[in-house]
Amino acid sequence: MLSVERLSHSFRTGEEDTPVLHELSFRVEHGQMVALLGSSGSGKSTLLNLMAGLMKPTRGSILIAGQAIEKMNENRLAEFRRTHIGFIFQSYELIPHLTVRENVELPLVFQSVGSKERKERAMTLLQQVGIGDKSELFPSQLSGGQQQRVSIARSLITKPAIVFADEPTGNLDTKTEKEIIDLLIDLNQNSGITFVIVTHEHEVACRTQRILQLRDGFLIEDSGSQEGVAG
Ligand SMILES: Nc1ncnc2c1ncn2[C@@H]1O[C@H](COP(=O)(O)OP(=O)(O)OP(=O)(O)O)[C@@H](O)[C@H]1O
Repeated sequence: MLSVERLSHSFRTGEEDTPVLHELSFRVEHGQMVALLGSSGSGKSTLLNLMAGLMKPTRGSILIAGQAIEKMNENRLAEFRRTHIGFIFQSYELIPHLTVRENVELPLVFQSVGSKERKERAMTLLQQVGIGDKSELFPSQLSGGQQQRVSIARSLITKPAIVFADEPTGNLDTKTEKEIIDLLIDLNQNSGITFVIVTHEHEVACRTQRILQLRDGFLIEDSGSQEGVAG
């Protein structure tokens, strides 16, 4: 499903190259739910941006559904992202002047799916994430947890191969955090959605099947690996 192979990345600052990720290798299988855990500055966002095809790595390869994304040109990559990758953001990133249902439908508009099918698929997902009765409200009329449910429904509407969640509970209180993680676990276990969840919170990471831990750009622990992590 996702294969990261000897991935390294450096940022150019002035005359110098600053390495931030060092030869990372791991695989995420279809249907897994993985936490990418690390403290601030460990390289989580950089790794997520690379896996999502938002940046090109300095070295190494990222395969999603068998396709090396670092080799794709911009147009192909944009199309691949739209059809194969779902995103959930810490700050939800909903469009304020669209209703909840229209927000969820939006990725399908870009795929030229007809309005009847868009509506049906959005309503099915909104019911699945527990806010079917909120479909005609605007995001500002919802709580943070409810807005994150909208964003989760939107991430799933294109039936992506993998969903990346960037600190999905970072803006939520503890009770709502638990409810959102419960929902992601439910979607993983009952709908087979593959999730990679970036978090700096141990409590969130501990609820997933597998933890990949980053420190200073090195993968220092892989709780799902039989062989452990070298170095
Ligand atoms: N565009 C950039 N140019 C130069 N250095 C960068 C750039 N982006 C990130 N870095 C550096 O790369 C390292 C990893 O940053 P990154 O944002 O990936 O960490 P993180 O684990 O996501 O942190 P946080 O949890 O605070 O978001 C840091 O030392 C950071 O200063």
